[in-house]
Amino acid sequence: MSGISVQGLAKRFGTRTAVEGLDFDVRPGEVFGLLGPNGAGKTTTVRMLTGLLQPSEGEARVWGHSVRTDGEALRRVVGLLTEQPGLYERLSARDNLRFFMKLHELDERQVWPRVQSYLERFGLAGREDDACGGFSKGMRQKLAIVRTLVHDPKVIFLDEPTSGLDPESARTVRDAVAELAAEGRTIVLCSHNLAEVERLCTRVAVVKGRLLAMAPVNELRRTGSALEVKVEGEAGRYVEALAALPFAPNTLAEGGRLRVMLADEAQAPDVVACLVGAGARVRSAVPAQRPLEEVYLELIREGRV
Ligand SMILES: Nc1ncnc2c1ncn2[C@@H]1O[C@H](COP(=O)(O)OP(=O)(O)OP(=O)(O)O)[C@@H](O)[C@H]1O
Repeated sequence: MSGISVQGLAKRFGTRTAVEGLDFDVRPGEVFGLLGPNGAGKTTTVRMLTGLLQPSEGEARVWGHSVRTDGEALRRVVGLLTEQPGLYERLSARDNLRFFMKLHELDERQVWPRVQSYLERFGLAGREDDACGGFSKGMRQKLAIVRTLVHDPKVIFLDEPTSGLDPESARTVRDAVAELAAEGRTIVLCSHNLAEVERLCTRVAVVKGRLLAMAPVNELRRTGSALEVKVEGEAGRYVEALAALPFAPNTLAEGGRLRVMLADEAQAPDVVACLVGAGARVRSAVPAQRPLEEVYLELIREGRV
């Protein structure tokens, strides 16, 4: 079964198209990144996939349930962490969680041990009976994550889950996300934190009103050719020889490494031949992985499909 399966999904608000032509699948056990600039249509997409908004066109199935017709079943299998924690400030952490248990018609006694284990994991154990109004931003965010998990959802949508968290708490959340995926759940992560996306996601979709790219993170990071060459000794001494090549590639040297930017992968053999000709002893030459951020910015600028 596919965790999420999206076909031709579109949403229009009056004459404005928020997003259109979306097609993608996300497998159980996968952490899938949904990326795009502000106003790109990520929240609209998530709202359609969680049954909060009816699509204008297309269809999507989430854990087998149609977002058009299976609203009730859909709500049982999806968990949604929105950008704003949206907790009841005057209620205690426990009562906030109880409220959600009631909404999902869950038996508190049955559910609480699992919820308690999340509270412990996120460092909130012992604070269950304190009012949320007195919680720090990070504590609220962590409580909101626990609330998202109350009904043991199979498909979890997380909008900026580590926003406002200190590095240690952010790590705890990332580890928890990876574990939730390892348990066979489907996770969709919306984030502008591309370093985090790089660490957590196996695949990403980049949207800007439509799908600009969808690929495994590792594959995206190899797009646009760059060659990472390891040589014996100081690499800097070969920069000049490379600059004299007919296509004069931009080259960065650091220690025994060269990063050679290429217009085309077909230029790689010339780079290696040039280095060897200049007396370099080449240990390895492999396609370089670029930071996801660099590839993402390029995609958004070019808006290419
Ligand atoms: N209820 C609505 N009524 C009218 N237009 C809307 C509505 N919701 C979203 N839009 C429009 O749809 C487009 C996509 O918005 P959306 O909130 O989905 O973007 P986003 O990618 O989540 O942005 P951000 O990163 O800022 O959260 C925007 O142009 C927005 O103004």
